[in-house]
Amino acid sequence: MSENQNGCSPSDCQGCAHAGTCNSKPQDFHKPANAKSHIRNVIAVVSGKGGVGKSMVTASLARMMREQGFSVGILDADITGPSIPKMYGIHDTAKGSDDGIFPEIAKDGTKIMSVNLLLPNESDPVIWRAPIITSVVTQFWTDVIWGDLDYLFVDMPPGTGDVPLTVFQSLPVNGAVIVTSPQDLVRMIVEKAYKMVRQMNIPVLGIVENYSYLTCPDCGKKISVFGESHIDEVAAELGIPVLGKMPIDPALSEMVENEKFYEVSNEYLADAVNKI
Ligand SMILES: Nc1ncnc2c1ncn2[C@@H]1O[C@H](COP(=O)(O)OP(=O)(O)OP(=O)(O)O)[C@@H](O)[C@H]1O
Repeated sequence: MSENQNGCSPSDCQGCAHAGTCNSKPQDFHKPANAKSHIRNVIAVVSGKGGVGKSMVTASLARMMREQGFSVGILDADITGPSIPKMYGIHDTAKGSDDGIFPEIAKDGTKIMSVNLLLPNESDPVIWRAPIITSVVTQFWTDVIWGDLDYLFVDMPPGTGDVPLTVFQSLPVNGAVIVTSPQDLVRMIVEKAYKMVRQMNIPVLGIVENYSYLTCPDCGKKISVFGESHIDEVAAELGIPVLGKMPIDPALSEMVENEKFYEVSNEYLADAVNKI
């Protein structure tokens, strides 16, 4: 079942003679950005299930855009599992003014907002009901002073729940990137994410496959740790491009562990920057 802005499924209106005049037609739920934010592109990074490396891909795309000279921000919408600030070595608490809340600025100039910047202690768990969580994510758009940005990447929580729905309804999302990993269920999981994005009338920019393979450090052979990839077939069936295939790369996880993601240049996603 899909939910439209008015609670109907989009197909309910199709073919109805009264669709144009009916007062149940979809409403515009978009919220205005903070008056001091000027954001040209909002890109959502989604996955059908957890643990596929969505934050890694979000931050990698942000880094690639930074390297191209664009001004970039990351809105960490993964409220119960925030990981972006730590990747960039950010442990400060966000500051505010009468105009709103300032994002923290990483060493490479990337602007970051995450619930971890608002908690008294970053290891405190977020044990909030869904309406609170979604209103915090909305405030990351309405109350954060992002300034002038070419790209704002939104790191979504996994799945197709409340937060992705809120982001797609409330923010002017230009397109979504789907992240997945090679596994038997990939077709079904990617399709769920794809259908959600499409039902919200957002373009799907492409798919990134993470954990595609591991290169043996001794012989250089590529090992398909999670099974053979089917991502090219799935992408062709859905008519969307594959933006990149990322191996399990200890050098990448080391940069995360060392909180130095601001130095990463993720060449596995080099082509992606031209397609988003
Ligand atoms: N290609 C990769 N090579 C090496 N390590 C990786 C790779 N992708 C992700 N990781 C590591 O795997 C862990 C999980 O990645 P990440 O936090 O990006 O997952 P996620 O999909 O955002 O998680 P969740 O769905 O639970 O929010 C992190 O420690 C990250 O550094």
